[in-house]
Amino acid sequence: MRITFFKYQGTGNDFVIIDNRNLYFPKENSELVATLCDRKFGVGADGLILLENDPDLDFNMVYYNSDGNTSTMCGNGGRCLVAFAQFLGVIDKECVFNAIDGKHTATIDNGIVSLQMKDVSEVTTKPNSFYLDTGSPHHVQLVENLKDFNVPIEGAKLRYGIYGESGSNINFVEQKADDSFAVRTYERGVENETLSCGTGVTAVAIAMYEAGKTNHTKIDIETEGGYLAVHFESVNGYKNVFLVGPARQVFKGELEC
Ligand SMILES: N[C@@H](CCC[C@H](N)C(=O)O)C(=O)O
Repeated sequence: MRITFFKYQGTGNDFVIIDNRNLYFPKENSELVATLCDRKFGVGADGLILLENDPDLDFNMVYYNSDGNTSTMCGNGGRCLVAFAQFLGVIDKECVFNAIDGKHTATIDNGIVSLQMKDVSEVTTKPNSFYLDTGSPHHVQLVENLKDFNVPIEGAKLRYGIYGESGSNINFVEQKADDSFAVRTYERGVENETLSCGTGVTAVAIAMYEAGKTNHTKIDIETEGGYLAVHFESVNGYKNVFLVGPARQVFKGELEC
Protein backbone atom coordinates (compact mmCIF):
# COMPACT_ATOMS: atom_id res chain seq x y z
CA MET A 1 0.00 0.00 0.00
CA ARG A 2 1.26 3.49 -0.88
CA ILE A 3 0.57 6.17 1.73
CA THR A 4 0.73 9.87 0.87
CA PHE A 5 1.31 11.91 3.98
CA PHE A 6 1.92 15.52 4.96
CA LYS A 7 3.96 16.77 7.85
CA TYR A 8 2.56 19.79 9.75
CA GLN A 9 3.64 21.64 12.87
CA GLY A 10 1.87 24.03 15.21
CA THR A 11 4.38 25.81 17.50
CA GLY A 12 6.63 22.78 17.15
CA ASN A 13 4.00 20.16 18.08
CA ASP A 14 4.39 18.05 14.92
CA PHE A 15 2.04 15.71 13.14
CA VAL A 16 1.83 13.30 10.24
CA ILE A 17 -1.46 14.15 8.52
CA ILE A 18 -3.21 11.88 6.02
CA ASP A 19 -6.18 12.61 3.76
CA ASN A 20 -8.38 9.61 4.56
CA ARG A 21 -11.56 10.79 2.87
CA ASN A 22 -11.61 7.56 0.88
CA LEU A 23 -11.00 5.51 4.06
CA TYR A 24 -7.91 3.69 2.71
CA PHE A 25 -5.77 4.05 5.85
CA PRO A 26 -5.70 0.91 8.09
CA LYS A 27 -7.04 2.64 11.20
CA GLU A 28 -6.67 -0.34 13.54
CA ASN A 29 -2.96 -0.77 12.77
CA SER A 30 -1.46 0.96 15.79
CA GLU A 31 1.98 -0.49 15.01
CA LEU A 32 1.95 1.31 11.63
CA VAL A 33 0.90 4.60 13.30
CA ALA A 34 3.67 4.25 15.91
CA THR A 35 6.25 3.49 13.19
CA LEU A 36 5.17 6.49 11.09
CA CYS A 37 5.57 8.70 14.18
CA ASP A 38 8.93 7.16 15.16
CA ARG A 39 11.76 9.70 14.75
CA LYS A 40 14.34 7.04 13.80
CA PHE A 41 12.33 4.40 11.90
CA GLY A 42 9.57 6.57 10.45
CA VAL A 43 8.62 10.12 9.48
CA GLY A 44 8.78 11.37 13.05
CA ALA A 45 5.94 13.18 14.84
CA ASP A 46 4.20 13.71 18.17
CA GLY A 47 1.00 12.32 16.66
CA LEU A 48 -0.82 11.24 13.51
CA ILE A 49 -4.10 12.71 12.29
CA LEU A 50 -6.57 11.49 9.68
CA LEU A 51 -8.86 13.93 7.89
CA GLU A 52 -12.11 12.14 7.04
CA ASN A 53 -15.51 13.11 5.69
CA ASP A 54 -18.26 13.87 8.18
CA PRO A 55 -21.93 13.44 7.22
CA ASP A 56 -22.96 16.84 8.65
CA LEU A 57 -19.85 18.96 9.15
CA ASP A 58 -16.87 20.06 7.04
CA PHE A 59 -14.70 17.12 8.10
CA ASN A 60 -13.90 14.66 10.88
CA MET A 61 -10.63 14.52 12.87
CA VAL A 62 -9.15 11.19 14.03
CA TYR A 63 -6.17 11.64 16.36
CA TYR A 64 -3.45 9.18 17.44
CA ASN A 65 -0.61 9.85 19.85
CA SER A 66 2.90 8.82 18.73
CA ASP A 67 2.53 5.58 20.75
CA GLY A 68 0.06 4.46 18.04
CA ASN A 69 -3.11 4.74 20.15
CA THR A 70 -6.09 6.97 19.50
CA SER A 71 -6.51 9.56 22.23
CA THR A 72 -8.51 12.55 23.37
CA MET A 73 -8.47 16.02 21.75
CA CYS A 74 -5.30 17.56 20.38
CA GLY A 75 -5.51 21.37 20.16
CA ASN A 76 -2.41 21.95 18.06
CA GLY A 77 -3.33 18.96 15.90
CA GLY A 78 -6.80 20.44 15.38
CA ARG A 79 -5.25 23.74 14.29
CA CYS A 80 -2.94 21.91 11.86
CA LEU A 81 -5.87 19.92 10.48
CA VAL A 82 -7.76 23.14 9.75
CA ALA A 83 -4.72 24.36 7.75
CA PHE A 84 -4.62 21.00 5.93
CA ALA A 85 -8.36 21.18 5.14
CA GLN A 86 -7.80 24.62 3.61
CA PHE A 87 -4.78 23.31 1.65
CA LEU A 88 -6.97 20.47 0.25
CA GLY A 89 -9.73 22.95 -0.68
CA VAL A 90 -12.17 21.25 1.71
CA ILE A 91 -12.76 24.60 3.44
CA ASP A 92 -12.07 28.27 2.73
CA LYS A 93 -11.51 30.44 5.83
CA GLU A 94 -14.06 29.05 8.26
CA CYS A 95 -15.13 25.59 9.26
CA VAL A 96 -16.97 23.39 11.68
CA PHE A 97 -15.54 19.93 12.24
CA ASN A 98 -16.05 16.93 14.45
CA ALA A 99 -13.43 15.57 16.85
CA ILE A 100 -13.42 13.07 19.72
CA ASP A 101 -14.68 15.74 22.17
CA GLY A 102 -17.41 17.08 19.87
CA LYS A 103 -17.96 19.90 17.40
CA HIS A 104 -15.27 22.60 16.89
CA THR A 105 -15.53 25.85 14.95
CA ALA A 106 -12.38 27.41 13.55
CA THR A 107 -11.16 30.21 11.31
CA ILE A 108 -7.89 30.48 9.41
CA ASP A 109 -6.29 33.67 8.15
CA ASN A 110 -2.76 33.78 6.73
CA GLY A 111 -1.77 30.56 8.48
CA ILE A 112 -3.06 31.69 11.88
CA VAL A 113 -5.74 29.33 13.14
CA SER A 114 -8.26 30.24 15.80
CA LEU A 115 -9.84 27.07 17.14
CA GLN A 116 -12.78 26.94 19.52
CA MET A 117 -12.11 24.50 22.33
CA LYS A 118 -14.72 22.76 24.48
CA ASP A 119 -16.31 24.62 27.39
CA VAL A 120 -14.73 23.92 30.76
CA SER A 121 -17.14 23.59 33.67
CA GLU A 122 -14.83 22.31 36.39
CA VAL A 123 -11.33 23.14 37.59
CA THR A 124 -10.09 21.02 40.49
CA THR A 125 -7.79 22.96 42.82
CA LYS A 126 -5.21 20.83 44.63
CA PRO A 127 -2.58 21.95 47.21
CA ASN A 128 -0.06 23.12 44.61
CA SER A 129 -1.65 22.26 41.29
CA PHE A 130 -4.85 22.29 39.23
CA TYR A 131 -6.56 19.60 37.18
CA LEU A 132 -8.97 20.24 34.31
CA ASP A 133 -10.16 18.78 31.04
CA THR A 134 -9.90 21.00 27.97
CA GLY A 135 -10.59 18.12 25.58
CA SER A 136 -7.67 16.23 27.09
CA PRO A 137 -6.83 15.90 30.80
CA HIS A 138 -4.27 18.36 32.20
CA HIS A 139 -2.37 18.82 35.44
CA VAL A 140 -1.12 22.43 35.79
CA GLN A 141 1.62 23.30 38.28
CA LEU A 142 3.49 26.56 38.90
CA VAL A 143 7.27 26.16 39.20
CA GLU A 144 10.25 28.46 39.55
CA ASN A 145 13.05 28.60 36.99
CA LEU A 146 11.05 26.77 34.30
CA LYS A 147 13.96 26.96 31.87
CA ASP A 148 16.05 24.57 33.96
CA PHE A 149 13.18 22.40 35.17
CA ASN A 150 13.49 18.68 34.36
CA VAL A 151 10.16 18.30 32.57
CA PRO A 152 10.64 14.72 31.25
CA ILE A 153 11.57 13.32 34.68
CA GLU A 154 9.16 15.35 36.84
CA GLY A 155 6.37 15.02 34.26
CA ALA A 156 6.70 11.23 34.12
CA LYS A 157 6.68 11.02 37.94
CA LEU A 158 3.35 12.88 38.16
CA ARG A 159 1.79 11.30 35.07
CA TYR A 160 2.30 7.78 36.45
CA GLY A 161 2.45 8.58 40.19
CA ILE A 162 -0.77 10.56 40.57
CA TYR A 163 -2.81 9.75 37.49
CA GLY A 164 -2.02 6.06 36.90
CA GLU A 165 -2.31 4.19 33.62
CA SER A 166 -4.99 6.38 31.99
CA GLY A 167 -2.77 9.30 33.00
CA SER A 168 -2.81 13.02 32.39
CA ASN A 169 -0.72 15.51 30.49
CA ILE A 170 1.47 17.53 32.86
CA ASN A 171 2.11 21.27 32.43
CA PHE A 172 4.75 23.25 34.32
CA VAL A 173 4.17 27.01 34.33
CA GLU A 174 5.99 30.22 35.15
CA GLN A 175 4.29 33.63 35.15
CA LYS A 176 5.97 36.19 32.85
CA ALA A 177 3.63 39.20 33.17
CA ASP A 178 0.05 40.02 34.23
CA ASP A 179 -1.33 38.36 31.13
CA SER A 180 1.42 35.99 30.03
CA PHE A 181 2.89 32.69 31.10
CA ALA A 182 5.59 30.31 29.89
CA VAL A 183 4.67 26.63 29.74
CA ARG A 184 6.49 23.33 29.22
CA THR A 185 4.42 20.18 28.82
CA TYR A 186 4.97 16.46 29.34
CA GLU A 187 2.54 14.71 27.00
CA ARG A 188 0.79 11.47 27.75
CA GLY A 189 1.01 9.08 24.77
CA VAL A 190 4.25 10.69 23.63
CA GLU A 191 5.65 10.01 27.11
CA ASN A 192 8.04 12.90 26.83
CA GLU A 193 8.15 16.67 26.70
CA THR A 194 6.81 18.15 23.45
CA LEU A 195 7.58 21.66 22.22
CA SER A 196 3.97 22.74 22.69
CA CYS A 197 0.56 21.36 23.62
CA GLY A 198 -2.62 23.20 22.58
CA THR A 199 -5.04 21.67 25.09
CA GLY A 200 -2.23 22.18 27.64
CA VAL A 201 -1.81 25.92 27.11
CA THR A 202 -5.61 26.26 27.13
CA ALA A 203 -5.66 24.49 30.51
CA VAL A 204 -2.88 26.74 31.81
CA ALA A 205 -4.69 29.96 30.79
CA ILE A 206 -7.92 28.85 32.50
CA ALA A 207 -6.17 27.47 35.61
CA MET A 208 -4.17 30.69 36.08
CA TYR A 209 -7.35 32.77 35.80
CA GLU A 210 -9.13 30.44 38.23
CA ALA A 211 -6.15 30.77 40.63
CA GLY A 212 -6.34 34.58 40.51
CA LYS A 213 -2.86 34.82 38.99
CA THR A 214 -4.36 36.92 36.21
CA ASN A 215 -7.62 38.77 35.70
CA HIS A 216 -7.16 38.89 31.91
CA THR A 217 -9.36 36.74 29.71
CA LYS A 218 -6.93 36.94 26.78
CA ILE A 219 -3.68 35.34 27.77
CA ASP A 220 -0.40 34.94 25.86
CA ILE A 221 1.52 31.73 26.31
CA GLU A 222 5.13 31.10 25.46
CA THR A 223 5.93 27.49 24.63
CA GLU A 224 9.27 25.97 23.66
CA GLY A 225 8.06 26.04 20.04
CA GLY A 226 6.58 29.55 19.86
CA TYR A 227 3.69 31.70 21.00
CA LEU A 228 0.00 30.91 21.36
CA ALA A 229 -2.91 32.96 22.68
CA VAL A 230 -5.96 31.75 24.57
CA HIS A 231 -9.10 33.77 25.13
CA PHE A 232 -12.32 32.84 26.87
CA GLU A 233 -15.39 34.08 28.72
CA SER A 234 -15.69 33.36 32.40
CA VAL A 235 -19.39 33.08 33.25
CA ASN A 236 -20.54 29.97 35.14
CA GLY A 237 -17.43 28.13 34.03
CA TYR A 238 -15.40 28.88 30.92
CA LYS A 239 -17.11 29.34 27.56
CA ASN A 240 -16.15 30.54 24.08
CA VAL A 241 -12.64 29.28 24.70
CA PHE A 242 -10.34 29.88 21.70
CA LEU A 243 -6.78 28.71 21.04
CA VAL A 244 -4.99 30.92 18.49
CA GLY A 245 -1.66 30.48 16.72
CA PRO A 246 0.24 29.42 13.63
CA ALA A 247 -0.05 26.08 11.82
CA ARG A 248 2.32 25.26 8.96
CA GLN A 249 2.86 22.55 6.37
CA VAL A 250 6.46 21.29 6.54
CA PHE A 251 6.61 18.73 3.70
CA LYS A 252 4.77 16.07 1.72
CA GLY A 253 5.95 12.49 1.35
CA GLU A 254 5.01 9.04 0.09
CA LEU A 255 5.86 5.67 1.46
CA GLU A 256 5.26 2.05 0.54
CA CYS A 257 4.19 -0.23 3.37
N1 LIG B 1 -0.57 17.79 21.64
C1 LIG B 1 -1.90 17.86 22.01
C2 LIG B 1 -2.48 16.92 23.02
C3 LIG B 1 -2.56 15.52 22.44
C4 LIG B 1 -3.28 14.53 23.31
C5 LIG B 1 -2.49 14.16 24.52
N2 LIG B 1 -1.18 13.67 24.25
C6 LIG B 1 -3.29 13.12 25.30
O1 LIG B 1 -3.26 11.92 24.96
O2 LIG B 1 -3.99 13.53 26.24
C7 LIG B 1 -2.50 19.24 22.01
O3 LIG B 1 -1.96 20.10 21.28
O4 LIG B 1 -3.53 19.46 22.65
